[in-house]
Amino acid sequence: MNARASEQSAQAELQALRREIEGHNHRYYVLDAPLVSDAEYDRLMARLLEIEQAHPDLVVPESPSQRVGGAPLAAFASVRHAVPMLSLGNAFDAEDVRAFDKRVSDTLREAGLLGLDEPVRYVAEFKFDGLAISLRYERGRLVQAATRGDGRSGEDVTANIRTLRSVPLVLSGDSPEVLEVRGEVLINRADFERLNEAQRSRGEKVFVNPRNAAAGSLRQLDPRITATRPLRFYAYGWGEVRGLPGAQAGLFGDESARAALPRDTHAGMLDWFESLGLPVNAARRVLRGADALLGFYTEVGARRPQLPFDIDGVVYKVDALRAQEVLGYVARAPRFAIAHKFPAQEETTQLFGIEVQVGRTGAITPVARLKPVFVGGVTVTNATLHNEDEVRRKDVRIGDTVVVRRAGDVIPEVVGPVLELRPADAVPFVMPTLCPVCGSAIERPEDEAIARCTGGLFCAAQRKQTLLHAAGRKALDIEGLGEKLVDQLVDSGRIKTLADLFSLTAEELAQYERMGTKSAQNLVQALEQARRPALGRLLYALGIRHVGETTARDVALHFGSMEAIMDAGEDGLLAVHDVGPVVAHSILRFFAEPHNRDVVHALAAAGVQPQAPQRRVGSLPLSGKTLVLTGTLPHWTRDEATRRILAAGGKVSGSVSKKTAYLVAGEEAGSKLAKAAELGVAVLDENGLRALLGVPQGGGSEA
Ligand SMILES: NC(=O)c1ccc[n+]([C@@H]2O[C@H](COP(=O)([O-])OP(=O)(O)OC[C@H]3O[C@@H](n4cnc5c(N)ncnc54)[C@H](O)[C@@H]3O)[C@@H](O)[C@H]2O)c1
Ligand SMILES: [Zn+2]
Repeated sequence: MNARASEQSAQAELQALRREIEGHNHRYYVLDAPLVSDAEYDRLMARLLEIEQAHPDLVVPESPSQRVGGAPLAAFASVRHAVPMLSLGNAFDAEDVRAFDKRVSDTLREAGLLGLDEPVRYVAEFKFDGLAISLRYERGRLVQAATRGDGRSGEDVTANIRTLRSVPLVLSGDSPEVLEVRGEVLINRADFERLNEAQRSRGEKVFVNPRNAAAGSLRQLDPRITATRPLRFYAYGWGEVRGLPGAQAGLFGDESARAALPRDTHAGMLDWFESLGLPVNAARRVLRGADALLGFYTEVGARRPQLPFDIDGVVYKVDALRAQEVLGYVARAPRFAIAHKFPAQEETTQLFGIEVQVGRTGAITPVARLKPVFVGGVTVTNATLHNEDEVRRKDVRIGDTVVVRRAGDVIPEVVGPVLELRPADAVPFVMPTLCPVCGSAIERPEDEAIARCTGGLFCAAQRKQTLLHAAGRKALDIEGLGEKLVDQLVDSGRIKTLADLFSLTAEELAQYERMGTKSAQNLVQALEQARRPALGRLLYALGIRHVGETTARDVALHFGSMEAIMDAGEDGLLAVHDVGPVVAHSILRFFAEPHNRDVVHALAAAGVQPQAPQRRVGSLPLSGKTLVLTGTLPHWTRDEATRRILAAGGKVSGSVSKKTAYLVAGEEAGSKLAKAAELGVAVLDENGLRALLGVPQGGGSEA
């Protein structure tokens, strides 16, 4: 392609992209009703920037790359910002962050503000996923609140902001004549769920995510509605500041905006805000150099799923205000700050179908079949919808475009449909009346959320799940007995109960699909080992409802033999530590069924001999794992943490390497965090360590 043709096709693509992005901007900023995920939007924007970088002459001031947000809604009075409200540049990986740090260092060295080997000092903060707001205080009183709008003018939402309890109407202490505080309005995830629940029950619009709910709640024409919404506010910056009380006032004349400020660092300004009674999030930290920033990113990333609100990244800001001034601005963002984004937790995709799965106890679970989508670091193809009510509540229909969320290690979830994209022929889910596996009736007791197949062990699906449960690690731990083999063994009629497993021979097993002689032999060996299970494990393996592994162990410890458990009456069972009426009745009901007693007898006949419990069985939670400690933990001393790790079978080492299982990081953690980030070593805080050790969480609140 010649230069002219290439320019023309770039122009065409640019125009299409700009139109598309503008459409999304309008839906997101003005209507609070986005059609695509943020990740999808970011991809469009990245493509736009790529083309504009290759063809700088095609960049126009109207391009979304040069502008902030969307036009303010005409229904609100318009407010012109004394100092524009900008956006932030983005970093998506460590390389972007290092490049940012290099740009900053180079500029500051050139300006003589940074020594040769001196690292730049930054403040790292959360990047709150809410909406930006500017609060104008005059002589300490809140006089105006405005949204960001297009950055120059925003919407007057003063009456709405006044309903937020976290926004002080009057500042404490000596406040300047004018102080414009900038920060984020957001909504906690739990509050968001409750809000949506209430909206749904009233048949009103539900929000796709907390950011949206926060924006929609704040930008209400009737402030009484805003007052009912649990909005929160955190300050992280400022606009105009004028007329300081006391001696500083006028000290610097009008020489620069910075000189009028009471502090000369960003961190100092935030501390000052706090002293005025403004909410500033405690997670901010002063750090030096790119490594420390990356360590912060990893650490916050690990905490992200546990935070009460959504953050979509962290923000790094040059701390010294003099340095900020020297670095200055580009069209839509400062050069002295950057947002380091986390991988997207939400994506949109197509819902192909809703199938039902039959569980071990017959529970029927609707499962969403999705067009494969990469979210939260994995490709998701299906997601549980839990039960019939959940499908109704979320109002997802086959054919819908849905929002899929995966936060941390939590299983992927279908958040809800994008209603605007619902096709006319979308099909609502109908719970089948017959089990798709065995044809038995599906019943749902009046007062229960779960529908069940009534087929019991007649139902192949339930039989398979029972076997897989029994083979599991916490039960008989029969390695090599996987889903595929269980399917064949049950479908061929060879295995009807758990006891039948123990008559399998290697020659016979080798006949099954995908079973070599070697794996057949291994499986028979695993079965051989499973003939001497701890009593608690065997009890757990039977799959009695409400009897988890801990309960099974307690019951085994109490009675000492299977016969004693089978013959125990209600009072006997209730005497067991931690066993209540629900568990007791479930055990009684199980052994009242002759076919269940038959299985236990058949197991004995097949040579399965449970071992009476001695005290404390099972391996230690950290055996074979090496941990590294760094920084100061909130409650435990280094010695205390070390002692507990050793007691749990773990090792403690002084340096992070590929062999490190976890880095436990506290306050003021340093270079080890960066090292962990580089090597992909998981980072925990004290509560994370406590969770591993099975110790209750320490006091003190997050964020
Ligand atoms: N899904 C969609 O259709 C759609 C449309 C438009 C925008 N978006 C989303 O919005 C982003 C772009 O929006 P943007 O221009 O507001 O940029 P941005 O949200 O990436 O960054 C700037 C904003 O970050 C916020 N912020 C949070 N914590 C902060 C802190 N500690 N310090 C400073 N600022 C902080 C402020 O509100 C600021 O305005 C996109 O990357 C995308 O995620 C989505
Ligand atoms: Zn069935």
